[in-house]
Amino acid sequence: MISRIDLRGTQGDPREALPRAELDVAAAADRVRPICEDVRHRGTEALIELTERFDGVRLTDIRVPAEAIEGALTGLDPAVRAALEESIRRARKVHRDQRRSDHTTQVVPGGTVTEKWIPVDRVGLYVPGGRAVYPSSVIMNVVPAQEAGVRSLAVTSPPQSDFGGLPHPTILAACALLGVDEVYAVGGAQAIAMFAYGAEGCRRADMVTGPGNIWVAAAKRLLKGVIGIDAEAGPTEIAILADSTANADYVAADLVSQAEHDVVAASVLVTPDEALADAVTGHLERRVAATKHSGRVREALSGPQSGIVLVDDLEHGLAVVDAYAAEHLEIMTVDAPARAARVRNAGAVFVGDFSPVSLGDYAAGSNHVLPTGGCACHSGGLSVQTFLRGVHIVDYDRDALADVAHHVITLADAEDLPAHGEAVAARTNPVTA
Ligand SMILES: NC(=O)c1ccc[n+]([C@@H]2O[C@H](COP(=O)([O-])OP(=O)(O)OC[C@H]3O[C@@H](n4cnc5c(N)ncnc54)[C@H](O)[C@@H]3O)[C@@H](O)[C@H]2O)c1
Ligand SMILES: N[C@H](CO)Cc1c[nH]c[nH+]1
Ligand SMILES: [Zn+2]
Repeated sequence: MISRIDLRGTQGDPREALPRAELDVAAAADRVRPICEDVRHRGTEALIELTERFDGVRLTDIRVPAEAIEGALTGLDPAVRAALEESIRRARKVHRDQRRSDHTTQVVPGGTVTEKWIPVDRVGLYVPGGRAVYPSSVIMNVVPAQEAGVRSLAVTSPPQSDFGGLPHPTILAACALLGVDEVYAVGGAQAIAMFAYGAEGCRRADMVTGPGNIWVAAAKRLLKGVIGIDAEAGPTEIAILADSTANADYVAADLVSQAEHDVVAASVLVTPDEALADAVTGHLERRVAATKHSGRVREALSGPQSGIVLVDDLEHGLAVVDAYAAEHLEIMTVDAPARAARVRNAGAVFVGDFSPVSLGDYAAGSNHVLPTGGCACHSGGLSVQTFLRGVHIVDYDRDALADVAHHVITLADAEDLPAHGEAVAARTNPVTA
């Protein structure tokens, strides 16, 4: 069911040989371009038509009424409420520690540069809701935005025909628990375009964040610049670096857990131990047959984006997982903490037998909105920092400017931009009329 790729004895950059999805974000972006253009030109009318086409729901209003949000919290299962509250508590604890404070550097006497961290004014938060329901993603979006001090935040999630054309009630209840009252029943690429361009009934946002399928990730890539985005948090990926000390059943369980998200989710095992590869394959057969979303999981595991990669040794394995730059990387090897500390490229790293990705998905306190498709080599997961802009405030007095004026003028002349130098000279050598 899951393919094998043998990289033993190979050297150099393994990227070309590693499993990757058939449809990449760039190709998907071409497909969602007309959707985004439609929303740009026709606003809410387009949102209503696209929602009917992709979600099978005819919206009467894109905004979820306040009573539906309050009612969802009233009707929430107490056990689910307790779990959401614990997840919120832990996420808040971690994200509060990410807050930044302003810092002033005295560059010279009379000359300072202050770095001031200013939250984005208005953000749109995407919560997926196609194949599964993601109240946990409400928490992972909202908590860092709130801790960053964002003033205006709106959540959007696909409408569900089973729930009167509203987003799933657990999503609405999670919004209520977090004090979010602006919620839209729009999903997919059209939701990203709604925040980028605005529509009747939804003010445009400065930034959109959150996970989603390939169409959502593609719309984020396409509209980046029109609107700020976080990382491209697309279809889920798990890579596991494991050796003979790993528990094969834990490895199999974790590969299946993330394959459950999407038929294009990626599950990759990297190991130097062929016996472990065989044992994991055996456990996969049993687990896939028994799990609820068996069909989806089987499709994900047998797709070109998943596989078992054989490597020479753990050093080679580390180079391979760094090249792959997975959204989630589990290290199940001898000396796991030391090896995890050497990882360069991953959205999040999970160490040892008792830190499965599922823990991070819901209740470790870490954020589960993470970069995919190799973006972990240049981007990190959602955090308070995502919602902050560092702004330099430059404050020099006359003497401090005079002291450095000759250097500024020299550099301006060297760049053949003498008017820059003249703007300084006007202050330090004023010409009196
Ligand atoms: N990277 C992360 O941080 C992270 C976290 C959680 C979930 N995820 C991923 O989020 C995704 C959730 O996907 P989902 O589908 O369940 O929900 P989703 O909300 O992301 O997507 C559903 C929407 O996709 C649109 N759509 C469906 N088919 C389309 C098509 N052919 N063309 C254009 N638009 C189409 C519809 O409008 C629908 O509302 C999964 O891939 C999961 O792995 C990623
Ligand atoms: N594993 C997902 C991130 O790719 C997050 C998630 C939410 N619910 C379950 N899992
Ligand atoms: Zn998950």
